[in-house]
Amino acid sequence: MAAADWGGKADHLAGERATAQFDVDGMKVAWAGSRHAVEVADRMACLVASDPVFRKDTRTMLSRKELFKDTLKKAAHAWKRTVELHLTEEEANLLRLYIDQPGYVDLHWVMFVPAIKGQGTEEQQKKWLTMAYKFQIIGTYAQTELGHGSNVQGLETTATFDPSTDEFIMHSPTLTSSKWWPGGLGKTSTHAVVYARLITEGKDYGIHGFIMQLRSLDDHSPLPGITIGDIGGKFGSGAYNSMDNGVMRLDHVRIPRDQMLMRLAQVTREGKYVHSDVPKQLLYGTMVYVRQTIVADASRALSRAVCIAVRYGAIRKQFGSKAGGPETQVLNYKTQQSRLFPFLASAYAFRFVGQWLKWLYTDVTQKLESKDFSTLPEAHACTAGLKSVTTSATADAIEECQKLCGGHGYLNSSGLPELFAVNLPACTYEGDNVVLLLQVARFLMKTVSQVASGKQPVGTTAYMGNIQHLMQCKSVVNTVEDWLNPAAIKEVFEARALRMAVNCAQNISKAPSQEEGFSELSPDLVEAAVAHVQLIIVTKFIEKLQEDILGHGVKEQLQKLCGIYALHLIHKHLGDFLSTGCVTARQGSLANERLGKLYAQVRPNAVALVDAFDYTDHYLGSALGRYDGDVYSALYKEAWKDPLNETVVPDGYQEHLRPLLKQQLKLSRL
Ligand SMILES: CCCCCCCCCC/C=C\CCCCCCC/C=C/C(=O)SCCNC(=O)CCNC(=O)[C@H](O)C(C)(C)COP(=O)(O)OP(=O)(O)OC[C@H]1O[C@@H](n2cnc3c(N)ncnc32)[C@H](O)[C@@H]1OP(=O)(O)O
Ligand SMILES: Cc1cc2nc3c(=O)[nH]c(=O)nc-3n(C[C@H](O)[C@H](O)[C@H](O)COP(=O)(O)OP(=O)(O)OC[C@H]3O[C@@H](n4cnc5c(N)ncnc54)[C@H](O)[C@@H]3O)c2cc1C
Repeated sequence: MAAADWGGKADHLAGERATAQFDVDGMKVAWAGSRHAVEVADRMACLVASDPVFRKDTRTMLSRKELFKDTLKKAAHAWKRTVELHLTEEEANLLRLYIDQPGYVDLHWVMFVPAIKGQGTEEQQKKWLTMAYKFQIIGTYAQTELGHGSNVQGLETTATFDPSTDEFIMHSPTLTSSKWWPGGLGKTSTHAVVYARLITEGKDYGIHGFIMQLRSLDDHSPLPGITIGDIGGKFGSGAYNSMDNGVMRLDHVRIPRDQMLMRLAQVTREGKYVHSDVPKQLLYGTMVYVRQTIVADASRALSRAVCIAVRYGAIRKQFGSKAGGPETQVLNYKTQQSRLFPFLASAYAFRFVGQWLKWLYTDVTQKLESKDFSTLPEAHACTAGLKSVTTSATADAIEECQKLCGGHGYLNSSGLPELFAVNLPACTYEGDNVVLLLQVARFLMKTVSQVASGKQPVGTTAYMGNIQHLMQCKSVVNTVEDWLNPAAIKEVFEARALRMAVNCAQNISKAPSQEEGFSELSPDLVEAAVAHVQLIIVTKFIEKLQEDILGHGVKEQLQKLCGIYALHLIHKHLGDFLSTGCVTARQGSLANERLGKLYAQVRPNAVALVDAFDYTDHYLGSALGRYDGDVYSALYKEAWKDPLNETVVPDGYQEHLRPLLKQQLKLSRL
């Protein structure tokens, strides 16, 4: 794919590609999940790259208004192409992804539609989804308020049932109850699922979802009683500013009773509140769904940054050998490798754990349909934990990739500033990462106490059942090679995670109350949660390697990457491993030695390993990450597109620069 995109020009990276020791096509399949997935992704990426409407090379130079209009244009064109080409849901999602411009359509498809699917009755789904699927209405997910985001139970918007008219009265009683942040709300959405406190017969039943029409379908003006607008510019140029995150206040707006999403609970014609026999946590189901998709987004964003930094690192040269030989590719510096290759390994690790999480989510959804709610807590903990760990690591890594590319990485034309700015908020939206890790910790503390009372844990906490062994085992690693053994790696990760969780549980039990203990220990709990989540990622990578993986050398490369992922974590969190007694200082340094050898083995494959992500130059959007490696011509060309270069003498010269220079000149002659 990328080769076609490159169009036969000189390949400055050909030498790098020639050193690869594996079949890149085979790796593309392992990355994408199947041959079919590679093929569909290629087709959709090409469709986007070849369509001038989807150009994005001057996006960071547009004003907010221009950018927003450009987003509307792209979204409408994408829909037109979807209909004309009869794209399947899979194809349409990929089309949206490769357009690569956050916009109202994300909220419509990723949150509004799933919220109605998950929380609406069959009748409600039939009515609203029929319109949503045809884009006759545009929806958003209006949960967060000016005063509360993390604490969903603290939301203030009210939905008071009026039995005299069979309606709910939707109201924002305070400034802090203004809806604040929903994407697409500001200027685009015609409808929203609005979360509000349900009040009936004088009693507050807490947060529930309601479908509200916000704007006229004739002229797009807000309906009576609704004040609505955009919340203002956000971090970075271009980036998330294409999205109209909005503010909304409601002044006693009436909606029919049947617009309350009634799958989980109902209000009868008389105003009686009736709860279904499903757990009330299903109200949070849309967030579980989206958190799962965000893990896949994180691996994609990270792999884009790594692709840029690896290709550029192979082109960029600084300093020669002392003997006056050729200059060194910066990718050959060991420091560059030790900073960059863990990100390369993490991109693959997050990709595979994301594929597993998608499976887990599908499995849980099927169980929920047959009223088996037993796996819901684990699904919540896994999605919350993996969303946190992968998005935090990705944001940090993109920032580091900018530094790995030196000065040129700081230019918009490197693609990295926008990539960072678009992915940074993933650490906050769909749940602040620390708040979510505390949810994981809560789940772990429950599991530890269940284990103590003899219950056998299952799923991702099954390892905790092996408590006798894991609390006292010592790693058997004795040589550098021993760190190649997946069982040895898994054991130390399990022991570290369990010991950190048990330490927390023991310390909490010494506190005056469970709540006080949890609060006091929260920094440690967050670390215990991270250890558990990292264990999941390492385990799923190891399990991936047990599958049939086709293609010459593909499995061998993945084994190396898996080793790098696990060992760099041991190196980075050595304090945890030492303090819990899972490894000795000597074993820690053997792990580091092994890591250095793995970096050297990956080096000749690095460019091919990022080629396997199969990104077009259009999607990558980077002068530094071009497939052909023609970096300097691209940087040079991009510079001239800047509006400042539209004139040789800049605007403002006559008013500000000329008088200054003239005056200084006159003074110097005095
Ligand atoms: C123009 C062209 C366009 C092209 C575009 C291309 C773009 C590129 C492609 C991009 C692709 C995709 C884009 C993705 C789009 C993403 C957009 C994101 C937009 C953002 C949206 C949002 O942010 S929506 C708002 C999200 N808000 C939150 O997440 C709030 C976080 N807070 C909470 O979840 C809860 O309040 C919290 C869990 C923290 C606490 O809740 P509370 O009720 O107080 O609960 P507790 O008392 O702690 O717990 C009670 C029990 O409930 C359990 N529990 C909690 N949550 C859940 C859950 N979700 N599921 C199941 N169970 C849950 C908890 O564990 C407790 O259980 P226990 O047994 O009692 O212990
Ligand atoms: C780009 C973007 C898009 C968004 N899109 C939407 C959308 O479409 N719809 C929607 O409804 N919302 C949306 N949001 C809102 C988002 O979901 C919230 O911002 C998010 O849930 C975090 O909540 P908060 O802003 O209230 O953070 P706060 O909870 O105020 O966090 C502030 C700080 O307090 C800490 N903190 C909070 N609680 C605790 C605790 N219990 N223990 C320890 N530390 C704590 C956090 O770690 C953080 O450091 C969006 C946000 C962004 C940035």
